[in-house]
Amino acid sequence: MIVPSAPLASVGFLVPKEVISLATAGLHRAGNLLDWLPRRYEDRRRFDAFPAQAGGPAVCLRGTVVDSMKRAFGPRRKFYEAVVMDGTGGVFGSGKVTCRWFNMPFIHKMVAAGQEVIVYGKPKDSGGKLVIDHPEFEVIRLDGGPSIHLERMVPIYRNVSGIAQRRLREIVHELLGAMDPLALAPAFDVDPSYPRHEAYREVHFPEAVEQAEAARRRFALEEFFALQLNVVWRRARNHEHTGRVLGTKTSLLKRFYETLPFDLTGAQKRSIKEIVADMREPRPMNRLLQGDVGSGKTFVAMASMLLAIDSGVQAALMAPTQILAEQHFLTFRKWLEPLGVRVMLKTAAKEEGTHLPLEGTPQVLIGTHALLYDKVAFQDLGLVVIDEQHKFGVTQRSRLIAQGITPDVLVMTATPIPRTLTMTIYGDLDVSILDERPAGRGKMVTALRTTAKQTEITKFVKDQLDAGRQAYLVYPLVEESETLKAESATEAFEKWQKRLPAFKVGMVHGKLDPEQKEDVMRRFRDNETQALVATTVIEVGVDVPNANLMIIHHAERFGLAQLHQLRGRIGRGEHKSYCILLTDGKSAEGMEKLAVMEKTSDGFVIAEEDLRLRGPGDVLGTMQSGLGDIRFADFLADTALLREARALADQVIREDAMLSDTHAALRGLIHEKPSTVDQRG
Ligand SMILES: Nc1ncnc2c1ncn2[C@@H]1O[C@H](COP(=O)(O)OP(=O)(O)OP(=O)(O)O)[C@@H](O)[C@H]1O
Repeated sequence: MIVPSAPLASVGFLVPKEVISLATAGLHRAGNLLDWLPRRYEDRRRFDAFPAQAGGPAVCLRGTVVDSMKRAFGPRRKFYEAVVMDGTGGVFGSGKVTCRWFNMPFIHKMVAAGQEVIVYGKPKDSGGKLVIDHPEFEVIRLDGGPSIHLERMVPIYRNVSGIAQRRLREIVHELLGAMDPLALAPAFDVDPSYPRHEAYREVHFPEAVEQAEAARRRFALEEFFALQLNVVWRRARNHEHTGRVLGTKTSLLKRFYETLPFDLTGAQKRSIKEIVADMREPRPMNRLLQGDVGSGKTFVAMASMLLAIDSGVQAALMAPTQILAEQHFLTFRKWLEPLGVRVMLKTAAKEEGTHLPLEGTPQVLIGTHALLYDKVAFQDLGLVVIDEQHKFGVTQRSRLIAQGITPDVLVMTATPIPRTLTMTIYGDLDVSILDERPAGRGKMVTALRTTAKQTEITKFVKDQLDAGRQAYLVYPLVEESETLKAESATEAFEKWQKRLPAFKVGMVHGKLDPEQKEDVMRRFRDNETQALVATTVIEVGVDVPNANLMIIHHAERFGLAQLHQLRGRIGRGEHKSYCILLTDGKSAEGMEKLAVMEKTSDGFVIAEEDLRLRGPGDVLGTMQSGLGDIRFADFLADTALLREARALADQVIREDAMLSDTHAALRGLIHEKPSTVDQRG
């Protein structure tokens, strides 16, 4: 009996050449091969009718090779051709299709007249003939007895160079039969009613599509369980720390409310309530404040900080970039200094190896995440607000804890991420959601333009500026080169200066140093400049409510999440706003993405579309390496499974918090080092 850890080299029915081919495809052990899912299934109980015309989806045909020959287009392009006839005599459709293989000199050894075959591919038209180029192709061998290759659902795997599909299928089939069912049983079974060895058999050789899907779901549940166990484990560890009781005094908060020119939204009030309740608990708060762009997170953060300060401790705000730290600093100073709160900005003079001295003891200290490395700055840190934007910095939280500091932690994120991902990445946090837009915001229109003329665009910008508004003119980064990036913005800047002679145009990009950036932003905020040529440095956190127009050039080059963040810079004031997405319309993929932007402004919808368009592998990026491999689960569709996994994980940790007793076998699933994930497109 074979166990999953057995090297394939030790598997008797494999010849050495096959072992090498499998190893080249990354398959080294029996378990690897079992986990290697079919790419698709072919239902060989019923084949498609031979198509009557080209176009349409891929078809799966069964027929006989009636003729085959080497041919050529001119002297160079050699190809091999096989005519396949419908076994039923051409009752349906054309009854005949020609398969072609280009530049595959060895193919004639594999395909010959008289063979009965199965071909799979998209039929197209070539000079009036129906052809399938490079079809998937399998020769039927009728060797008597029930076959795993015919009259059933058949798995089709990704190609392994050196091993034919048919042989691959035989290998997996034989392996399944030789596996030790006991060795396949997991330490903790997420679904004892469905033995794992059966699930393996059914995922490879299902009797029906539904069976394959049921098996996939079982494995997906296992994957989610492993993820959620980590999440619940971290949460339990957080709860072991003792923090302090804060937030019992509320006089500063009351005065803050009185100075605000607007009422907080219901969602803001609710979040603050949840935060207060957490802060009053002796264990450290670990809360996520999730809100779409412009939902008013900053004010919730300020309220929380005031509660901390009123209890006599310090509060810190960590931003992902210097420019954001500066922006926060200005906002916090504006609102908190009138209340007598000392707000300070810790500038990153790290490169020079010095830290700028801070005068006096700050009550609110604002800086980049580098603040973490600086114990001196804090005398009595009670609350940390982490502004993560795109960065999912699980590491930041654990680093604080590792330093022996266990303040209350509030993580703010504006990144719309699908709920399933929130449950995974932030699953160890309690969540407050700002799902309400502040009142008094103007309407927002997003328009996709593929053929806009510059004169029209310029006129539109002029009209808005004439009406007293301001505009962002956004250009994409050229990722490879900071210098190029600056140049393309510079070029655009010069052009816009000429186009808008009556107005002042500013420019901001990543090459400017922090003071220059701040100066440019300040002038735009104060309406000293009316148009701002910008790269994505403005994508997060910038708040200029009078700016109501954004023109995004080469919009197809931005990721969806990024576009959403960019657009979030407008629509923050009372005026109607316009986001114009300019693109040449050449990329279908790009157009699909931009159409999403045109259709919705809901960050969650956009996040899910992003996941759908880019695929979880891309969106999740490095999370996969940090939190385990996701192969079976679908982050978009399997929400219910994820919840089930969470409930199971909760139960396990409830029964055995340290995984040292009844569930000790699960200890191996815990990753001690959480990863940082970056979702930038
Ligand atoms: N309750 C409210 N009523 C009216 N305006 C509000 C309210 N809360 C916040 N604002 C205003 O809305 C704008 C956005 O608020 P804030 O900067 O806190 O949002 P945010 O969620 O941090 O946004 P982003 O992630 O886009 O930076 C600011 O101009 C702020 O003054």
